[in-house]
Amino acid sequence: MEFAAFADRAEEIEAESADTAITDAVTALFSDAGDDLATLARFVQGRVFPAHESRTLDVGPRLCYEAIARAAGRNVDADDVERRLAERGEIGAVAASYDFGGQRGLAAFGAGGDDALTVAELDAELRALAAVDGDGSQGTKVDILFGLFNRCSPSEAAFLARLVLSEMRIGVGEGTVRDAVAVAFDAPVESVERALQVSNDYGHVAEVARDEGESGLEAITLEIGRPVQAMLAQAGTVTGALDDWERVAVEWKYDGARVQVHFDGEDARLFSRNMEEVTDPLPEVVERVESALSAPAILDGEVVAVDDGGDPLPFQEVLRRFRRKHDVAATREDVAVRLHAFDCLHADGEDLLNAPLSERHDRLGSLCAADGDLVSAVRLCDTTDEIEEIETAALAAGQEGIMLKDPDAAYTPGKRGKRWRKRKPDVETLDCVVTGAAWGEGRRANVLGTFELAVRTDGGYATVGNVATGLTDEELDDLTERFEAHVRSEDGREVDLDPAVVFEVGYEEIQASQSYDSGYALRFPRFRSVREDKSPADADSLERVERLAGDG
Ligand SMILES: Nc1ncnc2c1ncn2[C@@H]1O[C@H](COP(=O)(O)OP(=O)(O)OP(=O)(O)O)[C@@H](O)[C@H]1O
Repeated sequence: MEFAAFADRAEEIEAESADTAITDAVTALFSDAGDDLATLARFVQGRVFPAHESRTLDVGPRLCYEAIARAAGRNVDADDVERRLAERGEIGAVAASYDFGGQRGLAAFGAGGDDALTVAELDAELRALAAVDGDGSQGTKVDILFGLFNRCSPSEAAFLARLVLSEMRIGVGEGTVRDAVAVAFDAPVESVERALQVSNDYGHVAEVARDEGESGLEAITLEIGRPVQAMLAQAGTVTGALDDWERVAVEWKYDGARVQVHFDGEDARLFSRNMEEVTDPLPEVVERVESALSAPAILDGEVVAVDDGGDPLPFQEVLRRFRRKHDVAATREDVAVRLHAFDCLHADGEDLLNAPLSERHDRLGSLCAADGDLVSAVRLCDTTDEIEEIETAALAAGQEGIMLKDPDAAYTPGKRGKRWRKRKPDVETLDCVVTGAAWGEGRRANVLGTFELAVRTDGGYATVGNVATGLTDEELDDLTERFEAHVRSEDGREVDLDPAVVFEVGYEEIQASQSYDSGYALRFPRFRSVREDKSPADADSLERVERLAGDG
């Protein structure tokens, strides 16, 4: 196909606004694509290389402006291109506004000609451009681009500029390509979707759908060394997860950066969340994985920067390591990093994407039997108390919080589904009066560990829950000392307190409950601070609780 024909189709697609019309137009393009199918499946999304490849054109805007300026003639420079961009707001429109060589040739009349640029030729030129390296590479890249723009009609120039700068934006997303491949080649959309998830190569999947049909698509498997998109999480609550699933797999949410490990039995390669290779910047992770793993595998995990004592450092420190591709030794001494592996997508020749999380985690454990510390601890929980305990430990260890996962869930690459949830920080807070407490147990037997929370009513106070989460040992010591002066009576571990101190507590939701005087219970309450500036008379009222619960 000539590139001019692609540009025409792209213009038509861009002019459509209805999703179905866009899909129809892309379907027609794929049906007519012939040998260019793989390339066109990438071009419509503004890609030259498949998403799983780290390779890029590495063409910055300025370099592209220079090439456009040179092709536009003697009186134009890159600043001029930039000025037009400021006016028109879009590089395609700017490129189309110049008079390039292509307009003077036969191609200007849509008649093709010897010099007409084809899709295949353009793809080959862009790949050659990506391969240019070393001294003077920028100049060579401008030369190649200049040569291409020079042969372009205005509409070709518009789409070339957009392609080069990854700004295609004709309204074709991943879902459109998936649907168009399915319709064009009469393949089940689920098979196309699955093949895309495991390969991340729209061009390859389109060709297989056309040439080999459903069975060909089903035969596409994960490949060690070819990264897949990471499964993502939604914000969620403990109570929501417990309501939705019988049991919740709870893990720490490590405060680092996502890493996918590909181990072929000998060497490990690492990929970041956007599928860029980060093997070189993380040599100690590579070494550790290579000595720990007993079989070829693809693992998912989080890399965390740690200080000398092994405590986590802010996640920016890991990103710094990711960026420092050179001078690795120096940074390695600067900040140490360690991996917490939490999932296993492939083990010893077997793809595990469809296996339940609990099974994948077991496989992870067996693979890393030689180095159990590599594997993130997961606990199956069915009560808020157990989950609170894990969250307290995670926060005390300096991590971000917790992940709540459905133990039966498959691994769905690239999906931000409901089966993985990250517990969001408490959205609401309430200022409650502390009216009672209980002595702790075990290590905390000498301090008050649980505090009864109440809100104001007309005549006094009504309880809404107990809080035992979110308090450090130091805070518990201080509070125990402070409440001594307010003890009314004691009965076993229970202590009755004068209403004197106000706690600010976060919570997930307020539920009707017969367990407390107020008729309501705070679910998943967490201590935030002592409201030193408030007396019990300033605490929140039952009326407010009713309103927040939706009953007021
Ligand atoms: N045990 C764990 N299981 C899964 N993801 C974890 C875990 N610990 C840390 N994470 C990180 O938490 C993220 C989950 O949140 P989400 O999928 O929304 O990613 P995100 O958009 O990067 O969000 P965030 O900024 O909250 O990390 C993962 O991408 C991963 O990097």
